[in-house]
Amino acid sequence: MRTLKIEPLTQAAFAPFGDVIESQGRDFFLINNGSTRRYHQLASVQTSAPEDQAIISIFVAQGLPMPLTVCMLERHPLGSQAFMPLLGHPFLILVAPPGDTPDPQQARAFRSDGRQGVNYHRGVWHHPILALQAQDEFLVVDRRGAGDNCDEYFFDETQRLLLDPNQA
Ligand SMILES: NC(=O)N[C@@H](O)C(=O)O
Ligand code: NI
Repeated sequence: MRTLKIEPLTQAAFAPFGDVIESQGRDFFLINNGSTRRYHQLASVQTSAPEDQAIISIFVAQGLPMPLTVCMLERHPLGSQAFMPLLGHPFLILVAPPGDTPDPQQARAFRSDGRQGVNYHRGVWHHPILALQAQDEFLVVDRRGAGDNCDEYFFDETQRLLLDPNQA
């Protein structure tokens, strides 16, 4: 079983999968009479139909036992999905490029420093939220609308991956 190398989350490395939502090192302009920096449009919400809505939710996520044997990935073909940590804790991101099924050989893992969020683009395969705390909270911005917007794919035993946050 392949152990995923956990990479630092950077805009460039994550670009094939979506956007990194962060202020560190990013452009901004001043608003509110100079008292506020606006880090403008770090990501956009992708939807599919005119009547679709972008909605905002909070996920209170339980951390899964680690190391984790990764048995499945999911995707949202009709819209993007963004996660922003609310409590400043690092969390893990596991993604694979869009395609009819996820290619486990192309799966990649990243670690957010707790001040970074991600916006999965439409159709990008990803693991459900991977908190590293016993419980953690995330602001989630994604698409609400008609149709089935969550495809799950379960790996066979030969395709499964190992995710170990304590990897050397
Ligand atoms: N199902 C759901 O809303 N959450 C997942 O999409 C996820 O990525 O955590
Ligand atoms: Ni999802």
